[in-house]
Amino acid sequence: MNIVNSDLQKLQCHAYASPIEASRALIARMNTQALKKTNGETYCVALSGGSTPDVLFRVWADQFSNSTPWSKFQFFWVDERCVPPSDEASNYGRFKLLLSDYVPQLEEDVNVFRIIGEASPEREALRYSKLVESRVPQIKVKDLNIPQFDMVLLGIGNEGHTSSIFPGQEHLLSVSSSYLPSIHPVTGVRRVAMTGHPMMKAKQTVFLVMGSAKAEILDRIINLKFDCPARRVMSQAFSPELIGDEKAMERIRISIS
Ligand SMILES: O=C1O[C@H](COP(=O)(O)O)[C@@H](O)[C@H](O)[C@H]1O
Repeated sequence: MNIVNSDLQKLQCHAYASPIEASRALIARMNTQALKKTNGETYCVALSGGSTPDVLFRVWADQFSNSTPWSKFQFFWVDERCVPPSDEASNYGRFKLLLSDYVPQLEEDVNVFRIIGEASPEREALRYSKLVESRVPQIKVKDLNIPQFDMVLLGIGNEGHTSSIFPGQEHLLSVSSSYLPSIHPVTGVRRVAMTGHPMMKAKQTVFLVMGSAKAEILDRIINLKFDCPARRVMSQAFSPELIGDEKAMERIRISIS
């Protein structure tokens, strides 16, 4: 399904009956694409955090751990809160708790590359940018070398943020660094965020939305054209997609052909 008559017409939308069905479809797609990598090439995925990917991680561990070609994957993060992995707010911590602790083939610094939330965000943004740029194939766009992930998996916050780029921080969408420090405007918690170019130049920029709690922000972004970081990425990405369950996507049906 595509949105018609809109700056979002490139956005592909896929609604599934449940979060589990949406997760299964997404994992199956990543596995198929990863299996096509040959000659030592790997499938580079950048994961988001918050609570939305929990179901994806659970389904991956429970239903796909034996069929996933783990050695073909490299996992990175879109963003991280400046807390240690043991903190329940840690984006990497959720992945470890729900997925990588159950999969012996997933090893930190081998095929799992976390943003170190307990480090200084300025230094970590620089270190992580260099790490990503050294491991993910780059494409040249004008005079910039941009890491091009096979898939960047994004979430949408209820006020329209994506990665850790909040409304009012849109300048982070057009900077040349791959990652920069950011800050939550309400809690003041510091973060490290993927910036606009790697999000938008990915081979696939996928927004994952699950549950009725996301229906309102999707309604605002898609039907009411609410200008926020998530909408800007949706409208400017090379290959944007919205994948979710029917509850999250129920209010946008009217805009979809
Ligand atoms: O703070 C964050 O929020 C967004 C959305 O999270 P959710 O809990 O509403 O799913 C997430 O995409 C991002 O990675 C995270 O740091």
